[in-house]
Amino acid sequence: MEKGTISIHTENIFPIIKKFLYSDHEIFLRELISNATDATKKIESLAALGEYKGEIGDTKIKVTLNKEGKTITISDSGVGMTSEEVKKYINQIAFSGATDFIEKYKDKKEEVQQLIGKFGLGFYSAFMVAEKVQLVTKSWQEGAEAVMWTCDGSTEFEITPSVRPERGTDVILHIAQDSEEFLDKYRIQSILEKYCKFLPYEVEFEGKVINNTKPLWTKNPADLKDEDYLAFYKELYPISEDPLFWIHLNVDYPFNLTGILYFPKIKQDLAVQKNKIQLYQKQVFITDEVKEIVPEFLTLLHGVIDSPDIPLNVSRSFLQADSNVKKINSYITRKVADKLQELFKNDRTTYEAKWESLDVFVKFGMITDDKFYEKATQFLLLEDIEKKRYTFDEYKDLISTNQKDKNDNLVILYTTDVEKQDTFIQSAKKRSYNVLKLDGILDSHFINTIERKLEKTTLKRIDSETIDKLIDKGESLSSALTESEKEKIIEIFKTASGRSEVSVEALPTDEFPITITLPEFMRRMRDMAKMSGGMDYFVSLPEQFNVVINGNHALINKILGIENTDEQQKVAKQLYDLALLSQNMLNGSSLTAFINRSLEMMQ
Ligand SMILES: Nc1ncnc2c1ncn2[C@@H]1O[C@H](COP(=O)(O)OP(=O)(O)OP(=O)(O)O)[C@@H](O)[C@H]1O
Repeated sequence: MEKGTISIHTENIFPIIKKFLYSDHEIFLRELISNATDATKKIESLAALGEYKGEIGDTKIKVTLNKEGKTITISDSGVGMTSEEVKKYINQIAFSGATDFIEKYKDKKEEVQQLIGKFGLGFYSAFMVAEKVQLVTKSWQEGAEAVMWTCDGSTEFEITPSVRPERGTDVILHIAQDSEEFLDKYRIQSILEKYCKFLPYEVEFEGKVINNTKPLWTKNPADLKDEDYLAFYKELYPISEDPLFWIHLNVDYPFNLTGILYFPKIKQDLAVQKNKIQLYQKQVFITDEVKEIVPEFLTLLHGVIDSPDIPLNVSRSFLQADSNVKKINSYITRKVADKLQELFKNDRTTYEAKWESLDVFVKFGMITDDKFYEKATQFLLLEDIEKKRYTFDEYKDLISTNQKDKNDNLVILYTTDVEKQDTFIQSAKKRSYNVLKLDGILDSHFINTIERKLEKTTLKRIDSETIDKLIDKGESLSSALTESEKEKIIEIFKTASGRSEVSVEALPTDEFPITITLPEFMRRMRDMAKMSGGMDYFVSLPEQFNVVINGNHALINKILGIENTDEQQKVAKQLYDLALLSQNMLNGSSLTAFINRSLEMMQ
């Protein structure tokens, strides 16, 4: 028997391990099974190199629970360790890994919490749940003797000769009193299913193999059919609807990454969609929080990414700056864009049928990622109120003759609510203007993005100005009113509306006598503020609107002719209320007054 002291600087590391890893004790199992996997891979490599000449035999990794004895054992048939190796790898290497971790993060509890679950402490994470750990191991090397290493969580260890018929390692965890929850078989089962579902070697628990050792992403895309991808999607997300399509990722250089990304049917509630991508490293589940690893818009996708080249033992900000992560990001972004482009080019009808679900995704990408924007201009679809869809180029062609203003700027008209803004839509139709429907949750951001990107193009909501000002072609109609009549009518309507922003324009006679317009800029600021929060100033502003009088409308002329001031105000108020009504802005006591006045006028 040999006794010794583990040489470390920290007096007693275990209480610290426990304290720091408080939130995620369950990863001990992942760490130990990963070690078992590595040891199994090593024996296979040695055999392939011809160094190991014996049989590989059964490579199953077994997890055994002994509730009465309060132990959990993880057994593998990997390379095993000689007594010298135990001293080197377990006492020195494994320990220094744990010590480094604690040293690095002891003052940064929050950061540690974020990293937990992604970064393990390797072998020593066993002490998060065990009061004593035994390791019985026999090396693959000829003539090697089995040894047992025991450590009770202090800095002292013991190595004694032991018996183990075959090469490999058993790690026996004597579960501590405060961790007895891990003696529950359902708990172990669910931890295994979470982390080891796709491990490359069979993992057996309670007599059953719990994993699929050859998950779809490790296979050759050429050998796979649509059914395979759909079945794998169901395996990942049993309760989700079928995805729209998918991309199989496979790259070796300059980084290693495999995976399958699925495009789900996107609902309007974005928050629920996120965090469905699972990150694996060599088929071991790491996390489903991939925010820092893939561009934000891609978190709307589902599926699996497996890459050993994503560093996990760094903080979030470092992760985003990491050159591999950057390359991975642009690779995935490019692949996603290429896939959409290909679908659009090859089968536009099918693509359009899926557009409703793709809309949010593509726009999210365009808003947040410049590179994606460039590519997406080829396959983004704009939908008009007749439900016809156009690419950017098609749309530009469509409106280029009729919707240019006097400065040669293209004006794109849009509605956010076909029902409510119908009056304005009808006016636009009379001019044969096309109106886009931009009523999605991201559209207010999207509008700002495309306006910034497109040259000599502005977007205006259909009710932001009167029709001839929306697209100002510099051809004004002659006014039926004299200057003094104009002033008079403005005064009448200022009194009737109680507002100061009243103006007269010479509009066609068949346009409404009064129009309420909501200036584009202020409305956009309010919309954005509501969406993103934080810009309380804009949310708190009263709704800004302008009252525009159509000086050419017969009723306006009629009002000027009414001699009785009360009578004149009554008609003016009625017209103003009708304008409010058409903008859905008439409510409360004003609405009641309007109804009463209408009834009275009908008698
Ligand atoms: N089941 C095992 N069979 C053979 N060797 C093992 C086994 N478990 C651990 N080891 C040895 O002990 C070393 C230290 O293990 P530990 O898990 O602490 O670190 P690691 O696996 O090298 O890195 P990581 O921090 O990524 O887990 C391993 O590198 C390996 O050589």
